Amino acid sequence: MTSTASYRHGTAERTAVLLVNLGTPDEPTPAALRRYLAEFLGDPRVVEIPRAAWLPILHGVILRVRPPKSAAKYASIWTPQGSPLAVWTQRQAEGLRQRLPDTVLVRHAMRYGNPALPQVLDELTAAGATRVLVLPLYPQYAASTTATANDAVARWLSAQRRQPEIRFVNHYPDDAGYIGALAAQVHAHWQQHGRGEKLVMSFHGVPKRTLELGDPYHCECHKTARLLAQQLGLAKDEWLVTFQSRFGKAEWLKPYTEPTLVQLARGGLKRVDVMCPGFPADCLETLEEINMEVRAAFVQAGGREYHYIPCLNDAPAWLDALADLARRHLQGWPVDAAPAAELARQRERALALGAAA
Ligand SMILES: C=CC1=C(C)c2cc3[nH]c(cc4nc(cc5[nH]c(cc1n2)c(C)c5CCC(=O)O)C(CCC(=O)O)=C4C)c(C)c3C=C
Ligand SMILES: [Fe+2]
Ligand SMILES: [Fe+2]
Repeated sequence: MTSTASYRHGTAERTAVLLVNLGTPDEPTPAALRRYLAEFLGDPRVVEIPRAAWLPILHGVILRVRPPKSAAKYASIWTPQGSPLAVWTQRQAEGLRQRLPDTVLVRHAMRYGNPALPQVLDELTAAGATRVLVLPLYPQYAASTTATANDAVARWLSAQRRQPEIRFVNHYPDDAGYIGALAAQVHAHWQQHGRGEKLVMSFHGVPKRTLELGDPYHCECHKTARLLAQQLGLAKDEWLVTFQSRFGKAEWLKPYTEPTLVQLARGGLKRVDVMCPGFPADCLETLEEINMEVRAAFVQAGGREYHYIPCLNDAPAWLDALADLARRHLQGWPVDAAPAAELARQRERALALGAAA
């Protein structure tokens, strides 16, 4: 159980930031999709149906039918570097690393698939991390995303002899840097392509029942949207919130994205801007569902111009916001010594260069 990686003596302190995202299949193939979906949809935080009823459906039906269909969708958005979600998450970790003192270790991990969360935590402690800030790439808290990531960290902790100190960032739907980065993304798009009649902010859905059970996700999506609309100076009839990516037969948060856009097109709306503020990185659900499927439905219903505004990805304003958020949560942990150490290293480098010249 307990890995040898945690066998370590000494009293030196080292701080780490761990970005956590959902995860994605390793390849756009049915076999890789089966592995990924088995882990994802087998998580009781994601599908809250009693195990005895759900597992036969998952293994008997879903994991037979869905993998080839999902694999084809993934194939349509796959890049030479891999799955967009994996590529962007890695770049976000690099951007964060550049912005924090170099005494702070920065890594990313996935809740499902690779790089697997327990392995990355093993590697971090092996590298000397004694304090870990867990920063999920989910600005809005949901039990099906944030809580299950935290659970996975807690499970890993339960197997450690010497546990690092841990802090969890719970949510940041109203973070000024995040909202500002979203606004900058919209302005950049408007500058290049002009402006639509409406801005649709589409968030990933969750079952409606989770709202009744006390999940703050719905509220937090609306909060983000309201603050963004405010910052953009939009009037009430110039923006709306929708929920996408419904899974299964139960009722999910409404209004649903695709039927809403179809209705708007039928009602005479010609040009719409669509963005996904709850996804810090473009992924299957934005690039395929929103930018391909929903676009096609809008155009088929008579809409003329459908503009998809990309996610934050590696936008500098977003990476700055992420670094600010991390710094605020790191307060009181010993990273303060770092700038001095950094300066000393720079001086050494400069001297070495001078000596070489
Ligand atoms: C805010 C983020 C997300 C929430 C909340 C969320 C809930 C949720 N998702 C499913 C089922 C699926 N989601 C899938 C993909 C997917 N979901 C998110 C984010 C949230 N999900 C992302 C970023 C992605 C894309 C991953 C990628 O590789 O690009 C999929 C897999 C794809 C498919 O086969 O359609 C499923 C399935 C449920 C059931 C749920 C809440 C209960
Ligand atoms: Fe999802
Ligand atoms: Fe989807």
